[in-house]
Amino acid sequence: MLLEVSGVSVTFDGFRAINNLSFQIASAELRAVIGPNGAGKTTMMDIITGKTRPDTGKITYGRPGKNLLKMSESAIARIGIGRKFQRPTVFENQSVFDNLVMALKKNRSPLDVAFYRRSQEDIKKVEDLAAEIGLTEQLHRMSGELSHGQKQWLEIGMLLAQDPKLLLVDEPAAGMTPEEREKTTDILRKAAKTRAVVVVEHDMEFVRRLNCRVTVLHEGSVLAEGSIDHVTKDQSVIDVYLGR
Ligand SMILES: Nc1ncnc2c1ncn2[C@@H]1O[C@H](COP(=O)(O)OP(=O)(O)OP(=O)(O)O)[C@@H](O)[C@H]1O
Repeated sequence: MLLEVSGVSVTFDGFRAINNLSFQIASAELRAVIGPNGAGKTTMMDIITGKTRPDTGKITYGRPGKNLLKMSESAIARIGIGRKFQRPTVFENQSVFDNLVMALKKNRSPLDVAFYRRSQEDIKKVEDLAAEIGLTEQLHRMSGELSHGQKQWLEIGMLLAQDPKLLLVDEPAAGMTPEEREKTTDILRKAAKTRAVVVVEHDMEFVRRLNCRVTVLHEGSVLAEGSIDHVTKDQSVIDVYLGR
């Protein structure tokens, strides 16, 4: 297992947002996380990335397992956990190419960056990334001119440039056209062949197309887990989420 969350609880002002939460993610796995508003999906990601500290529980990552609860947010990012927030934060007045180059450089020391030359190797990496996110034709366009979906893909590409081992993605389908959604599922499925990708999403059609194991959160714990068919037939999932 790449990530093991066990018995994690978080209380905000007496309210238990995460309640004895346990789940595991394998190293090349695509996982969807669904659940009603307030189920704890965002808080779960905040805990994994070190933004929120749980009151109890354990989170181990990698092999040998590192205790994430002892690490800072930046240290967690450095060991390969990337997070994509809902709103894209690309540099709009830079080209797609330059955004991707900057993302590649992010891990380098200040000295490396100061003496940075566009090596053939980096150009090749940027081209490969652009192909992976379907933006080859857009490489030299200003990022501000891209559609909402294309900006989201660019941001996914910028995260992939850092080569994360675990990528957390928050509601990628929001605001996308049906065609963009379809392409996004392709990008995420492909990305998850070589790393773990955890996708929080409300759109059930999108989740179905991801065609992966689904974890249903409710009141800060796992309510059900399994294939999309398994969880959508689960009466407790229908009661708290699907049937409403
Ligand atoms: N910093 C905080 N202080 C107080 N309460 C919080 C805080 N963060 C989250 N909560 C509460 O914890 C619960 C879980 O919130 P969380 O945002 O993780 O749910 P979610 O599943 O991501 O919901 P949504 O689908 O609406 O994004 C909610 O009831 C929320 O109000």
